[in-house]
Amino acid sequence: ILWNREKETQNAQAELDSVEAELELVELQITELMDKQAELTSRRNALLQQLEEACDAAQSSSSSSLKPSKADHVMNKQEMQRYDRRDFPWSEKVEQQLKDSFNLSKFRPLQLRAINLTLLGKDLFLVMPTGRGKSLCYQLPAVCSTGFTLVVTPLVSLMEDQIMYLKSIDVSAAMLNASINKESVKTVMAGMTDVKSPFKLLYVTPEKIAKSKLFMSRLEKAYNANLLSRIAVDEVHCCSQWGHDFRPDYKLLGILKRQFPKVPLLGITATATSSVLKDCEKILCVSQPITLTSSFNRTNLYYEVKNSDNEASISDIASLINSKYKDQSGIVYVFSQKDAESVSTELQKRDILAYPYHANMDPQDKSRVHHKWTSNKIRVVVATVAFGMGIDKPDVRFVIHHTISKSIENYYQESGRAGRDDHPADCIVYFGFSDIFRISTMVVMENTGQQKLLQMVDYCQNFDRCRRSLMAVHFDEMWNEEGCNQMCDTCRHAQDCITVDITQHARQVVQILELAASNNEKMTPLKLTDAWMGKGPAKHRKMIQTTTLSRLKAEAVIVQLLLRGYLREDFSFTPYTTYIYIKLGRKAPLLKSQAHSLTMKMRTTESEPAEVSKVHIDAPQESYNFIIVLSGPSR
Ligand SMILES: Nc1ncnc2c1ncn2[C@H]1C[C@H](O)[C@@H](COP(=O)(O)OP(=O)(O)OP(=O)(O)O)O1
Repeated sequence: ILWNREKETQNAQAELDSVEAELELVELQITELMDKQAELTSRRNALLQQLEEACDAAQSSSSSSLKPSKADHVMNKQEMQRYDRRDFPWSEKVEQQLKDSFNLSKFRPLQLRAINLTLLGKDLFLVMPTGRGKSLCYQLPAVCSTGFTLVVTPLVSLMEDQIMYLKSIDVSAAMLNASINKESVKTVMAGMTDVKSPFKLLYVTPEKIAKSKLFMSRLEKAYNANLLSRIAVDEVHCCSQWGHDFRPDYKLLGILKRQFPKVPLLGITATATSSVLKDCEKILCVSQPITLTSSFNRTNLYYEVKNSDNEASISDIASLINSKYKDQSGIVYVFSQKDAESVSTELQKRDILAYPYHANMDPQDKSRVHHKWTSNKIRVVVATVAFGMGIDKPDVRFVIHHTISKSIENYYQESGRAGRDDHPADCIVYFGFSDIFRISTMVVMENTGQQKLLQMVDYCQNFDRCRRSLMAVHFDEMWNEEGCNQMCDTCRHAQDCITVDITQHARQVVQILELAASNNEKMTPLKLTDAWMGKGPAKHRKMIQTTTLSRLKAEAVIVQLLLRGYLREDFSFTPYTTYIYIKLGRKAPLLKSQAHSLTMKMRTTESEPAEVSKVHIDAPQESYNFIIVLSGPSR
């Protein structure tokens, strides 16, 4: 009986192994099918767009009528272009105020259209990337209208910045929030119903509308006197629970449109998907607003990724700043406060006037650095992400990331501080192997932190796809190579990329990890790379194949294996720190099959002769006697 049981157990184990191997294969096929699906979806969208444009062209040639459409919230391109005209009754005044009050010479894309539509009395949602000039779309109509525009904005600091800016250009504006004293509140409340309109814009927090009956009654009086000319809801995505920044008081803003139905509403945001906007439409009680969406593609920015090697990268950054960017303004983003101090010191040693900026500096020092930089007294700020809000210097010619950002969305925002004046500017990120794990420990607590970080790593390690197209996915957009116009390193150097077979390399890495696991030992990323490169003490060597790859290449292979699920990160928490180890990923067993092969793209400019040779999987393998050094974590 015992013998039979043992046999049954063996059979079950054998079948389990085979089912698991089959499952792995199915998963691989699913991954491949999903890649195919993404490719086809992208092609389908391109074709749909092409067809839509053909339909638009046909429609406009059959009818040149400019009568407003019945359902103008779903206007086609040609119909929309009517609102870019400059022959509306207010056009002359709008042009004049643009120059005289705002000191601007021309409109940016979509600004004039939004201004004409809101002046026509349409309800409007405006989705535009940060820094593209959304504020002008309600500030300029405000100075061209009688009465005042009510602006609902979530942060008092943003409100104060706006008021300061408007004061500097002699546009009268007021605000109501919890920090305003009683006397000023009284003056503002009285001004709301004054026909002489002592202010053209009134900024309030959503709480004011949700909670102050007195304020609502003044608004009603202003409305009845035709003095409430427009309502602008800044950061409109805060209305929706589906958005990333829901604020309960925004949920009550529907009262505005219910009480003041004749007043046009303008909802503004830099980040909202169509489903979030649909939700906002319901919450704000606006019926079928027109949505204007501007592309997130910043065509004047050149995107580039460079390999990081701490010392060398600082010299590289310094020589760029001293040559290509001589006398120009820029930001160097770093990972930590310590890096901000050390990198700025290193740059100073190389004759660059660079100042650090981080959250732990006292507010006076922060504003001193900010001010010196804005007024061109210093050229470079070496900053953590604390240097962000309220940075609106137009002539930033370079944003260099000394360390990668924690997500593509963050990278887009941070690098987007370059070239706001629409002139060419460079966005360079230095990608370093160890940085992945530094950031990983920082984002480990965030739900999708790891996933987003790996997307950023993938952005850096992708050598055959346009950097813009990799970013576009995150904004529900499609920017193809044409939209890039060779303004990224992969499009510019497409021919410098080759496909290499890394199957054998992958097997070597897996073998090291298996051996480690069998010894109950943990491998940090650094230990794994060292072991693979044969850097451990000789006395510990035993039965491991080392690699002939350069360190940079070896790290690139490990990163690929992480990105594709052959390896994974494993975290261990102590009261003082978080350790990261590398373990086998769910796809690792696939490498057992001799039929399984793996390739990756590499830059030819970085490859060394005869390395990463197209190793044949059956090639005889050199064996080294080797043991992995498996002492404690490296950090
Ligand atoms: N037509 C224009 N020409 C040149 N500069 C412009 C134009 N319109 C706006 N700007 C400038 C003014 C500001 O310095 C800068 C950003 O404008 P702003 O209205 O603050 O952007 P925004 O509201 O889209 O950004 P955020 O999302 O950060 O609030 O652009």
